[in-house]
Amino acid sequence: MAYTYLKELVYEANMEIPKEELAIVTFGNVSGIDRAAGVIAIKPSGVPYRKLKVEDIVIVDLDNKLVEGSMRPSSDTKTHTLLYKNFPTVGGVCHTHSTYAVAWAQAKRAIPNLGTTHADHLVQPVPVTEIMSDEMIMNDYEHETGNQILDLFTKEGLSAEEVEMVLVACHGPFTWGKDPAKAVYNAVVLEEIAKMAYLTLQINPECPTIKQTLIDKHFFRKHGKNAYYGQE
Ligand SMILES: O=C(CO)[C@@H](O)[C@H](O)COP(=O)(O)O
Repeated sequence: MAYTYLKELVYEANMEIPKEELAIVTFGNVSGIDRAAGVIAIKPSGVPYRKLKVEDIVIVDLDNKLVEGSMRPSSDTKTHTLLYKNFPTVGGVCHTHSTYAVAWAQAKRAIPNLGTTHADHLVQPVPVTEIMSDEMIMNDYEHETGNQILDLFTKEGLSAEEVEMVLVACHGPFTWGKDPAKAVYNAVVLEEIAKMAYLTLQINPECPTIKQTLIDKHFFRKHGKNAYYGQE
């Protein structure tokens, strides 16, 4: 079996999805990249997590051509490869259907930064993409999903190193990181802040805006060159 190391890494990361209760049955997928080889490893399409094996993990190149594997790669593969091509520091991508993050994505609402849990990970709201046209959906939905994410990051001046999560409107969350494990970690964080923001706005729809100084204090002590905490 070639690409064993990458397949094992991606298998382990995929198995965190049901363990962390981020998705049920076959929903979602995680991938990882070997940039030197120009390939990614990704979950096969339609395989339940409880049946997934290391050897089922599929290898494709960055043009989505099958390199190794007996199963079809995830239907979201084109979104993953587009992110890798355009975000050169990303080593892993995760897509889940976690309940609260999906609810915000379906409502087409960015998740506002309401408190320090969010601010520990992100200064900005968690951004949400635009709704796609019928033509985009019919033409190449998964590729266009990637394009929508890239367009949003360009339009809002966001960097993939600072913002490692996004909501795709009417669909769900995509997260990424330096490796597949960090991409899943970010999916866990996203689900928790999505839940907290939802509950906060239920209790008080007019809840006070968090001060920028408090956001900055929390974010910058953990991130960037002046960070004095170790990264997670
Ligand atoms: O977003 C979707 C479908 O809406 C996918 O994430 C599925 O939940 C899993 O698809 P495969 O990876 O099994 O093709």
